Amino acid sequence: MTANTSLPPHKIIGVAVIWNDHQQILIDRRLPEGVMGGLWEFPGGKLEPGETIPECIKREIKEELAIEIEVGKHLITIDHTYSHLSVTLTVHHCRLLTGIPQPIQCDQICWVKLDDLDNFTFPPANHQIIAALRQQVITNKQEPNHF
Ligand SMILES: Nc1nc2c([nH]c(=O)n2[C@H]2C[C@H](O)[C@@H](COP(=O)(O)OP(=O)(O)OP(=O)(O)O)O2)c(=O)[nH]1
Ligand SMILES: [Mg+2]
Repeated sequence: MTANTSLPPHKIIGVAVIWNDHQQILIDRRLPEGVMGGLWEFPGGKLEPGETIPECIKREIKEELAIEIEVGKHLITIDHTYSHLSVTLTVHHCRLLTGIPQPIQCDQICWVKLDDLDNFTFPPANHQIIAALRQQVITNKQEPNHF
């Protein structure tokens, strides 16, 4: 056995910051089971072989929420190592095109304003995503225009 066998597996995750027409963002609450159970997150999931990140994001959002989205600009990529898993979160701005989000693979869903994100508990890696979102809105000094 080598030292490397104790490293957690690494996964690339496509993550969506989905905007509606009211400057709100969609967040979902993970199912209660598991290591990060009950925490809120931006919807998304693991990249499958042969997929691009935008393809992964569109597929995951359809599977998890039954909505169609447009995948827009890249926001940030974050590497984070949890005790059980190392993740690369590749985050894109997205826009709701059609459908009403359904909690198919999560506990709850919620549309929130950027200012209200502090009222929800996210995994540690997400603090950088939220900081980047806020920074971008301050820098742009305008309503989000990510497409
Ligand atoms: N989707 C998402 N995952 C996040 C966020 N922050 C964060 O640390 N993660 C972590 C939690 C998970 O370990 C991993 C995402 O995996 P996942 O469980 O959503 O993957 P998946 O949708 O493909 O689910 P599954 O088929 O494996 O059940 O990334 C986030 O904001 N959104
Ligand atoms: Mg997921």
